[in-house]
Amino acid sequence: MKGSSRCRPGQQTFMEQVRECRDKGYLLSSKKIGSGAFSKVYLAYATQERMRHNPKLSSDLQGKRHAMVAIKIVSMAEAPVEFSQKFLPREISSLNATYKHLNVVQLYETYQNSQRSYLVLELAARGDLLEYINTVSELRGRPGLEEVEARRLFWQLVSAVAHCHSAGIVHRDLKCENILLDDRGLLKLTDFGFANHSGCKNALLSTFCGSVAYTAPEILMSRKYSGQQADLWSLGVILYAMVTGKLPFKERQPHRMLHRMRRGPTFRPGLSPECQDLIHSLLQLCPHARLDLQQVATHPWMLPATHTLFHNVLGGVTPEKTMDSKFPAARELGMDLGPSGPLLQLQRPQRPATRPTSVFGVPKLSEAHLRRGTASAELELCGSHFETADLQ
Ligand SMILES: Nc1ncnc2c1ncn2[C@@H]1O[C@H](COP(=O)(O)OP(=O)(O)OP(=O)(O)O)[C@@H](O)[C@H]1O
Repeated sequence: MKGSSRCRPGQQTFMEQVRECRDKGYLLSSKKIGSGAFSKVYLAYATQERMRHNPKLSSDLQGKRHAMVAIKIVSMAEAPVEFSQKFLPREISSLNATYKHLNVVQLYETYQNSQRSYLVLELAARGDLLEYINTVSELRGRPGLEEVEARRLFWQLVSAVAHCHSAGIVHRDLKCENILLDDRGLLKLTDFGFANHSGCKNALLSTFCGSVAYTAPEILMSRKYSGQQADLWSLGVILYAMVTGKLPFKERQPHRMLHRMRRGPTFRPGLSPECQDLIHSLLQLCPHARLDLQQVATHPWMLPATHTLFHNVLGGVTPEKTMDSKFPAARELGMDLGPSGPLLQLQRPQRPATRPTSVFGVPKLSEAHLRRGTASAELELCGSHFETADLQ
């Protein structure tokens, strides 16, 4: 056809994707809502026909009263074999295992051909927690969220992580960028590419993965670790980031990072002692000394939110109910919750640009670099993403 031969390669690929989605019952829009190393995420609409045939999709979208989904398209041509054979299947099986929870992004279905894999996901249209913290910080003129707002979000996160752990999944990459918000202000945990099925609660892992700023010290020290306890450390880092707008430990050198971890976090004046205590109790160097999720849920700082949790998780959420509670702090500030605002204290890590090293300086080609296509990258110790070869 004359028309299609005039298309540029990118347009042609997009048109192929539109057709492939339409064949599966989704109308792909040209609105790109995100991109990963080997993937692009687009806004799409489920057709009535598709909803009739997919109970997961119809039950979820009926509650939301819209037909929008996020379709993540992974290019098999661009992705290394390891990504398509290891990380992508891991992400899909973890999302299937964690279905169904209000605070975990839902995977409705997948389809693929030799060129591409498609993941049809629940849409979380309000960006990630990092953007949210920075936007609110800027509007408040002070870094961090109000404690009441942090508590509301942290409750949802704890609930999501508890759900994953009870399904035998450890996330291993909990960080603000992997926590999305939907248009009802609900938190949605995502990015299970590093997740691990730990059938046994006490199974020890040895794969070095995650983002350094959020990574537990036992992993930085290359020790065998419990995935659950490592996730608890990351929760402590995320809570600190929520209430202070900063990362608790930010060092380029691993030994300095560990030194900072040993000294413990410092807090801004005015942060409640209960909140400080909860963060301290999660950021314990000794993994066994960390609170477990049950203890987190009953910690005095968390208690004011108990009612909200029971209301949202156990009482069911309707759009009417949740619209009222959407970003209360942000609303009071009269903020527009649309596209993300500028970054303040919390900064998104840059993709590594030179040769990778292990945290102890030994050059190493990490799986994360393979996963992200940055094989010639240097591990950047302030929030960078990494995974070394499995030591087992
Ligand atoms: N369900 C979703 N709803 C809305 N936006 C999403 C959704 N899933 C992903 N996104 C957006 O797309 C971006 C890329 O998503 P993707 O899952 O490919 O990231 P990723 O795998 O973490 O990428 P990488 O780790 O390579 O950076 C996310 O950062 C987010 O902004």
